[in-house]
Amino acid sequence: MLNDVDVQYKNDILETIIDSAYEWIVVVNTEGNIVYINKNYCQFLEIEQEEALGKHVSKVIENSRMHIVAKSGKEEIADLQYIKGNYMIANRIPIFSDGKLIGALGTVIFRDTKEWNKMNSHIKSLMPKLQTYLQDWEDNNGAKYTLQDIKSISPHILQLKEKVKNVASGNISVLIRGESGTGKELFAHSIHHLSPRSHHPFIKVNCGAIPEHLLESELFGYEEGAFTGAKKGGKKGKFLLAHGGTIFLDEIGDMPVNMQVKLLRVLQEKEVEPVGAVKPIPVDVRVIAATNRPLEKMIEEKRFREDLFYRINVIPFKIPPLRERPEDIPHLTDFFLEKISRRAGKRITMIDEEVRNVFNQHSWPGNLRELENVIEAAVHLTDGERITISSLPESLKGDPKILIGQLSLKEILEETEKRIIERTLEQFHQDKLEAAKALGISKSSMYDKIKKYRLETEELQA
Ligand SMILES: Nc1ncnc2c1ncn2[C@@H]1O[C@H](COP(=O)(O)OP(=O)(O)OP(=O)(O)O)[C@@H](O)[C@H]1O
Repeated sequence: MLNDVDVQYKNDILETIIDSAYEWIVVVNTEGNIVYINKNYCQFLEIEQEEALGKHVSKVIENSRMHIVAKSGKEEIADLQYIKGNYMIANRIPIFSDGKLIGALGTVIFRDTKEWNKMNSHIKSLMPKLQTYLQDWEDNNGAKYTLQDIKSISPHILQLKEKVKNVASGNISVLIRGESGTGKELFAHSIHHLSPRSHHPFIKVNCGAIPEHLLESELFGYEEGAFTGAKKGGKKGKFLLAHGGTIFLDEIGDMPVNMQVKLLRVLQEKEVEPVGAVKPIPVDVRVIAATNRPLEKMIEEKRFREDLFYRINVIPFKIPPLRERPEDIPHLTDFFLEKISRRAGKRITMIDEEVRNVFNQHSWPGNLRELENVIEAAVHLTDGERITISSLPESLKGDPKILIGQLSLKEILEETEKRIIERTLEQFHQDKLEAAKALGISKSSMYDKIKKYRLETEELQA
């Protein structure tokens, strides 16, 4: 039996070892509160050890998942974590006592920035590779989005989310329609995720992106020797890969008519015939299809099979474009800003009212994907904590339509004139004479306008 002095002695030794350990170490309880964090980690985080203790780990460590591991009991080894503008590698291990989960131990395998930088550049060069593998894995092995990932306050979208809950459990085909970038893929993932098939694969096929002559073998596979260039051992098609799970046929409106006939046969017979095979193979797959094409019109023009349409359109989902749910624009702007700036390791928390007005007026032909991309670009162009109009892409800034309703005609004309003068000067590297010539105005008129719109740059003033 150890006496109190021995215990204290042992604790002191352990604490010294851990405090000066190579790794950064943190321990949380099941609530996610920090019960231990070593000095090296605190130094890196620029926080006093005493201050960190007892705090929820998410308040102290950026992007931490320690509280999740302390709840789930599932270890996460060598996970990439983004802290203070860099990736690092973290291990998170659940701690059990008497078989009961009592918390989690997290370690980060870097100690000083020099070493970290060396490793970081190595990792950065590996990242694109890793991302490709991850993408492939996710594409082939499961739904990466759930209903929680579909952010919206639009009653229409909220209704669709309810509909997902109602239809997910069945085996019936779903047809999701909506413009590009409205979230069709997100809905497809969510349906699979909530279905009893969620432990089986979710396989996506972009019917529009695969050349016509390859589509059949891509979907149904082929036997060895089926054609010249066929791989040894043949190839499993996407339908067989999705066996037990869900196949997501994206851009189904782009599928050639002869393939539509073959697809219909598979859906009816529930068996596939790989190219060159002598007999069909039974397959159990749920189909979710998506398109932004006008299928009814295509049926009239004989470009889409009516029988296939009825086979896949058992449960229709129509996702409205962003311009028809304006209430979602500010909501999603905040969501994307938070997500993207966290990922970029920046703390951008504010958006100018002027920017919000531009967003509200824009028609968002690319829907949520366009909004996400605009915010991504703005986050990367912003140095401070606030997104201003100058961080927006030209295509958004330059549209005078966005000013309608906010300014009078005179003001809109002046604003447009100002922007044109500004851009012409930029184009001619601030050469007033050339800019005036290009716009067909006199040099003195150009001077007046530069003065009126306060466009003098240091170069111009010189
Ligand atoms: N409601 C939403 N909440 C959060 N992000 C969303 C939402 N809808 C779409 N997104 C994001 O917008 C982007 C486009 O979504 P998605 O790929 O699902 O659209 P899509 O309709 O399938 O587009 P396409 O027809 O071009 O394939 C994705 O990055 C997705 O994460």
